[in-house]
Amino acid sequence: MDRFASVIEQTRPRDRPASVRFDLRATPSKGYGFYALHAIERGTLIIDESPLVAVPPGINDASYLLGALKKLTQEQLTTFHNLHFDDNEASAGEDDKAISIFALNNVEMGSEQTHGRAVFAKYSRLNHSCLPNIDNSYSASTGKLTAHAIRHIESGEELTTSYINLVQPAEQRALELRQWGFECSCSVCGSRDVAASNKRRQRMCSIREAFDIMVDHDDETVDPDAVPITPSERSTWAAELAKLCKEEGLVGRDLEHA
Ligand SMILES: C[S@@+](CC[C@H](N)C(=O)[O-])C[C@H]1O[C@@H](n2cnc3c(N)ncnc32)[C@H](O)[C@@H]1O
Repeated sequence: MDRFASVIEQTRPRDRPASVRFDLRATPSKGYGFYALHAIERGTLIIDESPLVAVPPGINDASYLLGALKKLTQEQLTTFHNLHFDDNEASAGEDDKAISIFALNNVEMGSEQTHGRAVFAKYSRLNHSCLPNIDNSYSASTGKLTAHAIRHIESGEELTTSYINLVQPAEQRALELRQWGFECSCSVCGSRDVAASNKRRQRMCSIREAFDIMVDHDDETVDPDAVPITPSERSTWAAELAKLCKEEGLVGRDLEHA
């Protein structure tokens, strides 16, 4: 079985939450990606899976990962080795390739990496977008990562998530994504309207930063650098932020950063 056919085999419908269908295809510029086979309503559960391999918080030692891989079944190991890897590592030894696969495909489990990082058979196939249609949530009690549609997804649309904080201007997003080893070719970064989007995100950042140094007029614990703000000023700025988020189409977790 070639690499592509074997990947398709691993993502057969029986492994997915009932009734949501998507398939893995080559994208024009991002390697493989998942595409919806029908329209998906906002809020729909799309992926529900346990990690293939997980590394607990604070462990940076490659030997932990290599030891964990030894405990996988042959089928799981094949799934892991079929994930995206850096072409420069193609001729590297087995261990270096495994480390590169983990580095390029790992996902934070819980915010602030409370539960470490893991690689997933399906979720790790999602490409990044600066206007994603999927967000995830990790449950420590079930040990599973779930991914839901955060807006309506059209049939044929690519399923995408975000790897970074999106409330940042394009240059800062590009800088962060470069650490993941790629130049973003998502619909926002590749669009003719990138300048308008950038202006909105810059303004969102400025408002967020301003909120960070502001305190209520009647706050007793006054920080000398803090700028006093009245409740009416606060709500004017919050309304502007909400309007900018709506114009940008940013929903879900990104609102936390706004
Ligand atoms: C976690 S993998 C995602 C799935 C991968 N495309 C595959 O073929 O399995 C991350 C890699 O996908 C590519 N990628 C993801 N999002 C991208 C984007 N917005 N623009 C360009 N490349 C992207 C980059 O090569 C990145 O290192």
